[in-house]
This record gives sequence, structure tokens and C-alpha cells, in this order.
Amino acid sequence: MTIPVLTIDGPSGAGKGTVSRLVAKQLGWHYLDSGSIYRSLAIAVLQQSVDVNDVAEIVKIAQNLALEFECNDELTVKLNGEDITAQLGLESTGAVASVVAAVPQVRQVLLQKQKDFRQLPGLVADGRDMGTVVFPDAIHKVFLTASASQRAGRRYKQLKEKGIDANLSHITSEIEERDRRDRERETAPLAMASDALYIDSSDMGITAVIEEVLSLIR
Ligand SMILES: Nc1ncnc2c1ncn2[C@@H]1O[C@H](COP(=O)(O)OP(=O)(O)O)[C@@H](O)[C@H]1O
Ligand SMILES: Nc1ccn([C@@H]2O[C@H](COP(=O)(O)OP(=O)(O)O)[C@@H](O)[C@H]2O)c(=O)n1
Repeated sequence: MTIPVLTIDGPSGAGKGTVSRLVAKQLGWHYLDSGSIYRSLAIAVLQQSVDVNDVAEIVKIAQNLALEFECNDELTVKLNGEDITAQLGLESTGAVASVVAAVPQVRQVLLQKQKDFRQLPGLVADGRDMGTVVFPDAIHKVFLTASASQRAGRRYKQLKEKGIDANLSHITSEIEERDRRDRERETAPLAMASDALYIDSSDMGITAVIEEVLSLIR
């Protein structure tokens, strides 16, 4: 029996995580936040003071990445038993994540870890290459985006709400730089799958986006 997968890909701040978590909850499906795997790798690389250009060392860390996920209303992630949830959401973590994520061997090592999330009764998978590379046979695919200024504004508000000091113009340039790197890399670049539903959430609330995604499944 083929286990159903809904993939939600798109750029940073489009609402993928928020929508994926809520849709997974409504459907009673599992949830894969693939970005948190790349973010965790970035934290491990930073903790071990490894140079971001030292590919061999980064691949070794990826091979030994010991992660535990717990998804209730929010996602809690442990790396080697240590709760790293707070560091996970920082823009500085996202920036390093997008550098290590551009290494083809790193993506290869982490591929099976992501596929293993496909379990009954189904999976909602959020990332950049869920519909194109990791789950190309998914029955439902969404490409969720929004204008760069909306996405930066949302991220700014989200960080402020978490009590993290943030600067809107820094966030805007960091998001633009990360998008460019994610779109232009050779391996598994951020791109819409040809069979995905395109949703631009610039002028849509979260509930409207969720309704549109759920209508795809119904
Ligand atoms: N359609 C929307 N309208 C307004 N705010 C949104 C919308 N979708 C998501 N958000 C908010 O934007 C922030 C970033 O959303 P998130 O789900 O983390 O994005 P992504 O996973 O794509 O990076 C969150 O604070 C979330 O509540
Ligand atoms: N499937 C994925 C998910 C994330 N990533 C990388 O990991 C970084 C962080 O991903 P994320 O999904 O947590 O980022 P946000 O969209 O939450 O900002 C991205 O900028 C990508 O470079 C990836 O390459 N492939």
C-alpha cells in the first residue's frame, strides 16, 4: 500500500511550517519539517567549530546526526539529547543551514532520514525539494510562496514574538540571500514541481491557505 504524502515546498517565511503542522493535525498525519534537519546540522557544525567549507567534516557530522523530534503544537528538537529548539529558529542558523544544504553529499546522506518519516496513515512534508526529490511520487503537492516583503515582515514579527531581537532590513536581506542560494544551487534547488498546486499567500490569511490545501486532499 502506498502511504499518502502531501508535500509543501516554498521559500522562507511563506507559511509552510504553520500550514503543514495544522494540516497534519487535522488529517492525523505525521509531519516532517525537513528544514529543521538542515538547521540541526548547522547547529552541530557551529557547536563543533567546523569551517562551513570543510565538506568532508560536515558530511561526517551529517552521517552521525542524532536527532529526536517531538511534535505537539510546536516542534521540539533534541541534538545528542540537548534541546536545541530555541537556537533552531534563529536567522543565523537558517543562513548556515542553507550553506551546508547546498553540498550534494550532505543531501544524499540526509535523504533516507527524511524518507523514513513516510509512515501510516500519511505524511505532510515541508521543505524545498519534498515534491521534486524526496517524495516525487507524493499524491498531493503544493508550492507555497508570498512576496519577499511579506515573508520578511512575517519572520520579523515571529522573531519579535519569541523575544528575539530582530531588524527588518537585515531580515529582508538575509531572506533574499538565502532564497537566491536555495534557488541557484545545483542539487535539489528550490523549484516548483510540475504537478504542484501554486499558492501565493501574500494576501491570504493562514485559515484561507489551510482551506485551499485541504480542498486539494478532499
Ligand atoms: N498567510 C499568512 N498570513 C500571515 N502570517 C502568516 C501566514 N502564514 C504564516 N504566517 C506567519 O509567518 C511566520 C512564518 O511562517 P512559517 O510557517 O514559519 O514559514 P516557513 O515555514 O515557510 O518559513 C509565522 O509567524 C506564521 O504565523
Ligand atoms: N528540504 C529542504 C529544507 C530546507 N533546506 C535548507 O534549509 C534552510 C532552512 O530551511 P527552513 O525550511 O527551516 O527555513 P524557513 O523556510 O523556515 O526559513 C533553507 O534555507 C534551505 O537551504 C533545504 O535545502 N531543503
